[in-house]
Amino acid sequence: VHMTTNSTLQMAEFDKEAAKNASTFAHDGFGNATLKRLFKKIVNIGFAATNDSEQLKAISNLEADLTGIYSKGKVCLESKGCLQLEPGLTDIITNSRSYEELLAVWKGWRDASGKLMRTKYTDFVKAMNAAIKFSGFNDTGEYWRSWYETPTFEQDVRTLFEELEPLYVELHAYVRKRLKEKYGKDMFPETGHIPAHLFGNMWAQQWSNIYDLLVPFPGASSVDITAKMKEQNYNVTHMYRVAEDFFMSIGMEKMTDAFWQNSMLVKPTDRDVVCHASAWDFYDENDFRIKQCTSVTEDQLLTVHHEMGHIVYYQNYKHLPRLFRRGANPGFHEGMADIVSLSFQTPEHMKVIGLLDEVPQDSDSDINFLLKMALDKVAFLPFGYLIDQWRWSVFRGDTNSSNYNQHWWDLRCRFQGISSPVKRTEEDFDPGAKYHIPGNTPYIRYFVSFVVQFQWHEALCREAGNTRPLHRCDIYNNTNAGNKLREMLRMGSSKPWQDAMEAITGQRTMSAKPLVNYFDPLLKWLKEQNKEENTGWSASCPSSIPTP
Ligand SMILES: O=C(CCC(O)(O)[C@H](Cc1ccccc1)NC(=O)c1ccccc1)N[C@@H](Cc1c[nH]c2ccccc12)C(=O)O
Ligand SMILES: [Zn+2]
Repeated sequence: VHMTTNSTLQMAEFDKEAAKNASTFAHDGFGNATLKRLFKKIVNIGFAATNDSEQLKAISNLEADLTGIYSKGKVCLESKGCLQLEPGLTDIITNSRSYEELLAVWKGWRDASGKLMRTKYTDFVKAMNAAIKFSGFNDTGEYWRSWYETPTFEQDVRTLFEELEPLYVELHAYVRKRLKEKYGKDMFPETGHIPAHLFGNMWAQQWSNIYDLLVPFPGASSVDITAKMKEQNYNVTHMYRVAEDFFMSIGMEKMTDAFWQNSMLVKPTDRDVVCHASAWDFYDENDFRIKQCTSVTEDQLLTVHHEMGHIVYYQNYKHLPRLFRRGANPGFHEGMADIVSLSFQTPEHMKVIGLLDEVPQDSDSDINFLLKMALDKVAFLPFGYLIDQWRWSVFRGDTNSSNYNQHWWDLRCRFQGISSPVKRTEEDFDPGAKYHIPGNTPYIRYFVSFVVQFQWHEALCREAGNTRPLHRCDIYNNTNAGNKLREMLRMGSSKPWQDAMEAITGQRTMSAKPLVNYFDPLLKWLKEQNKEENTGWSASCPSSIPTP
């Protein structure tokens, strides 16, 4: 979406023209709900409503500048030369078990990315907030939340988070205990927080890369997909074929020829690109593309399924008027991106595709598997929740340049129970070290996705006649499940998301229950493990930082 400025202005002119024409109709009084909805989308043009093109130029140029800083960022280490985020820094964060090396990469990346963005980000927020007023919103956050068509949306997600927090607290306590064994407990603050650079992920958002430090039953079976992929000489194209095969097995169409011709599936060597993965719809019912600096790892195989899930959504609503070719809400698009990975990662499925020799049936292996899933799906929840808590408060003006980083770490300490391994000041701008902030991509969609994907998994597994526990259900090859999913996908954004949710699950609300039920066997085990632990952490960040 990093169009040149004048194409941004041209698009805005077109949107304004179309909105003006549509406003000559009394569309609020239309009888036909679909036509009424279509007109509402024609007149609801967001930032383009502004009469000051300087604001639009600023928004477009600042976003390009900010993502430019992010894609060019590099850290030079005496041992390994100068590395960019993907693949170099990510490989170290994933595989290093040296406290100091992890710290150098963690701090280095923040110095090379977020720290350089603070002033531009302040101007960016100002320009967006000024422009969005012309569409009748108080601030950009209110506009972004309007896509969920739910007046109580902010409260709903807080309630969901509170329902899920007890499960996260138990996982956090177990991981903290095991990491203290690995790195020594004097590297951990008294307050109960875990240093943010030890999770195998640059943002501590998903923890499955340190599964090897956390295995509940080392003797029982557990799956190391990356090793198996390398053993079987997986290459990038094969990863995409494996994902395509899954979607086709539940009755979805294959990827188009245009997809294979036009996608960027590996990092180019001749220029800097935004490597953060994305999926694109060119709205011609044929040209769909993934842009991903793909490498051969388990994480990346999941991201391949994620991006292709977006493409499958595009393919299933390509018959609709273009303004309805969106997710029922942004969380639905992300949920569709992730839904097959709940089946794909099961030991059952790993055996089907030859990445696991035997399907274990013992309860120890079950706990091993559930912990690995929790390290991605449960660990993520506070992170998915807090990003837009920070951003909404910035758009509202409750947080500004004088306390950006203070509020960021307040949220990280309070919700994730993690703390910075080095002193942070307002010279730093740690939110900018996460793609979605310079990329201006809203984030609450991923929190919504991680809730609804379990509601859908439960419903699709029931549709598929699954009799196994939910966490062992694999909808591969099941076209009944695929047809149920397609019913929802084909609606695009032509109906409110509550109708789409009802099409799959029969319910009209988000619910944390399927996620909690999925992890119930693990929760019992974690509580047992944590009997001697003081679970939880202090709401505010530690005042002193243990130094190596
Ligand atoms: O950001 C992404 C994947 C990128 C995306 O597919 O969500 C991409 C983000 C983006 C949006 C706009 C411009 C550029 C990038 N979203 C899309 O491609 C997309 C497609 C259709 C509709 C809306 C967005 N994942 C999140 C978290 C996440 C959710 N599920 C995961 C599974 C595995 C690993 C990470 C995640 C992250 O990395 O923090
Ligand atoms: Zn996505």
